[in-house]
Amino acid sequence: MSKQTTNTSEHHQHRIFLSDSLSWYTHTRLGGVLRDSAEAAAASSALASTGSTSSDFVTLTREVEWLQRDVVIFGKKVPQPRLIQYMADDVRLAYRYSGCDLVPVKFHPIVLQAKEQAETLAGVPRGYFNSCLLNRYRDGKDSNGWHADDEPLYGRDPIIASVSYGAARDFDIKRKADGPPEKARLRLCDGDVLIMGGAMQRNYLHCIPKRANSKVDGERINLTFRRILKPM
Ligand SMILES: O=C(O)CCC(=O)C(=O)O
Ligand SMILES: [Fe+2]
Repeated sequence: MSKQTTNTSEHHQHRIFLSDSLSWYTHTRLGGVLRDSAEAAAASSALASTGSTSSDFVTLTREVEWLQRDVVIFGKKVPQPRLIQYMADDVRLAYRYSGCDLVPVKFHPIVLQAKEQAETLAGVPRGYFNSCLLNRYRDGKDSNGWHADDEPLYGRDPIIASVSYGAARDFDIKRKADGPPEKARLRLCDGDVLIMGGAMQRNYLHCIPKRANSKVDGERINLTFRRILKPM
């Protein structure tokens, strides 16, 4: 796919496979930065695209039961700056997150379809991802603070696939404090699939920074597909 264009209608009609997209997409920005560091050579991250449509986005905003949860910051309960939901194959795949347990609901058909595309793009077998954390950023003030998805239940160096719908947002990456300073910024747009693999979670943090509402074109939904190795 050496001549892949960014024309929107084509972009939406084609499934772009990871091996093809490596040569052209924003991936080169991330790959470039991460590969410059010898230590990060094992971090294989890539950006590709599904055929996401705005109707999937609208259906997800309507049909998912979005939750507003509280988190404790400096001993104070505050509403999390985004809405979430959690879906999994099996209710036993609960996920402990910022001190609270998330009990999964069944996969929505659109999430299941995105999961299969993400599995193809990530080069993992069908059924590999058994859980999905959904985030909904209502506007630029909604955000996701610096973190790594490095919980032991995912095992060492997990493959995590993220699928984005709706408004484009920046996705920032930086080296954890114990390494040489290194950072990258990706712009995640509607239909983008970011595959995070290798040592990404072990060596790097990522976040969705807050932005002025005038700089953000409305709502965004992100699905992160993960494989839980052993239920809690
Ligand atoms: O919204 C995103 O793109 C990132 C979500 C994320 O990092 C997470 O759910 O762990
Ligand atoms: Fe994350």
